[in-house]
Order: sequence, then structure tokens, then C-alpha cells
Amino acid sequence: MTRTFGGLTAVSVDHLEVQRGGITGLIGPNGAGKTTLFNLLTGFDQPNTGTWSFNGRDLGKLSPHQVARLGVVRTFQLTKALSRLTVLQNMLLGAQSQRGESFLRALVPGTWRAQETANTERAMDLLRRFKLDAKKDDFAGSLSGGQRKLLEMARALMSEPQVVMLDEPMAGVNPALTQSLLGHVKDLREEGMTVIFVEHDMDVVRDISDWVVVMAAGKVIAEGAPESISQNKAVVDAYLGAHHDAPLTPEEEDRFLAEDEAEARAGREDVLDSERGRKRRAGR
Ligand SMILES: Nc1ncnc2c1ncn2[C@@H]1O[C@H](COP(=O)(O)OP(=O)(O)OP(=O)(O)O)[C@@H](O)[C@H]1O
Repeated sequence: MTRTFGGLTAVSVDHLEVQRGGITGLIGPNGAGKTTLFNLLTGFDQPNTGTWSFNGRDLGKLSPHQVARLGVVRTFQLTKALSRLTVLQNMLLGAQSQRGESFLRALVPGTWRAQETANTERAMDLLRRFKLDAKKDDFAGSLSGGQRKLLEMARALMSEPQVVMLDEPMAGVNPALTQSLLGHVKDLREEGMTVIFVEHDMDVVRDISDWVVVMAAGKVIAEGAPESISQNKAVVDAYLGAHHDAPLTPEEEDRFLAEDEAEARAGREDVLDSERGRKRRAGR
């Protein structure tokens, strides 16, 4: 598969297979092509050349929506627009094949009402599992960094996927909360899902990956079990270096938790400010 932007080759992958039912970590330095590869695999971007398939079905030329229907979903960072929706509304946006979307079916209200009830029930089950149920009516923008990541993951699960692709699931998450997030990722595997994730933190990659794929300059330069990858000289030279974070001390953990709470408070104020602005503009 290749994807070029002008003269730049962002992705040039000869062959890659992903183990069903495992957790595959995709790592590589900035600009290695990881996000572009994610975009291609999920229909958000089109390659210049290449084919790829899932469950024996060719996924090339399908829209993101069609790819998701076949069972492959990816998480997205909470955008500003989604921050202005409640947690529950975000979940309902993740629901697939909503019968109410079809015009003819929309004429038969009972059909979409039943679908909506089922979607809401599923959303609430997932929110309970991710411990976000008490926040269902809060604006998503008021959540802390870690809670946002949980919501992104929960939202992806609304469509009952077989493959979940997580784009930097730990980015911006308070280190004291990473263990709980990692537990959720491992649970996906326990339930039989296939997980592919992009991550920069090597401790996280070592902890949860069954297999690691290393990209650099658009190519897959190495792959293997996490232990063998950390010792692969080409990988160390290209990327890892002396990258190693020491575990947190209890004081550091407390400080990070306090920062996370302050961040959530700032987010809540941001949402309130925008609400006030809207009301002022509406003359209320
Ligand atoms: N839409 C685009 N237009 C032009 N160049 C792009 C576009 N998207 C990506 N690129 C370029 O393609 C290369 C690969 O980018 P990509 O974002 O896939 O890397 P990455 O491995 O995900 O990096 P990071 O870890 O920093 O997110 C980079 O050089 C980037 O600048």
C-alpha cells in the first residue's frame, strides 16, 4: 500500500498481517506514517496503490461508514463540536445502522423508537462499564483527559466492532490513570476483539502488546514480540534510544491527579462560558 502527498511518500508498506484476537502496537517516530496508515485502513483516506482485506473482504474503496459496518472501527479524539454534546449524545452518535436514518422507516415511528431505546440501553451499559454513567448528562468537554479517552473507547464499542483501532489511547492521560485505561484495552482482547493501537509510550506498548509493528519513513522496518522489538538494534537506532520512564512516586501520582482535576474544572468552565455566550446572543 502506498500513499504519497506531493513528493512525500507517507506510507509504503509491502505486506502486513494483523493477528486476530490479539493486541498489536504500532510504533514509530513522528511522521512515520502511522496515522496515515490508520486513515487508509478505515476508509478515511484513499491510497495511491494497494489492497487490503478483512475477513476475506476487500476493504479498498469503501467509505468509513461501510468499513465500520463490516466491523472495523477507530477511535477519534473528542473534537470541539463533540465537546458541546453530552456524554450520552456522543455515545448515540457512535451507534451504527440506526433504522431511523432511513426515510421510509422514519415514517413508521415505532421502528426507530425501538432502535433508539436499544441504542440508549447499550450506551448506558457501556457507560456503566467505563464508570461514566454518572456523567451521562454532562458536556463531554467537561471531562478530564482520562475520561475523554474512556468515552472515545466506549463510543467506538457502540457499533459492536470486531476490530478496534485506537489512535494514541494514552495521549494526554494523567499517568496515574493509565493502568485503568490499559485494563479496558486488555478487556477488549478478552472479549475476542482484535485491537490495533498507535502509541508513543514504550512502557505501555510493552505492557499490553502481543505483537509490535515498527514503522519509519512510511515503511514497516521491524515487527515481533515486544521483548524482541526493544532489543532490535535497527529499532533502537531508528527510534527508541534511551527512552525509558521511571515509575511514578506516590507524590508524583498525587500531583498528576490534582492536575487532572484542575484540567477537568477548566474544561467545565470552558463549556459554561460558551453556554453563556450562546444565551447572550439569543437575547436570553
Ligand atoms: N494530508 C496531508 N498532506 C500532506 N502531508 C501529509 C498529510 N498527512 C500526513 N502527511 C505527511 O505524511 C507523513 C506521515 O504522517 P503521519 O501523520 O501519518 O505520521 P505519524 O507516524 O502518525 O506521526 P505522529 O506520530 O507525529 O502522529 C508526515 O511527513 C506528514 O507530514
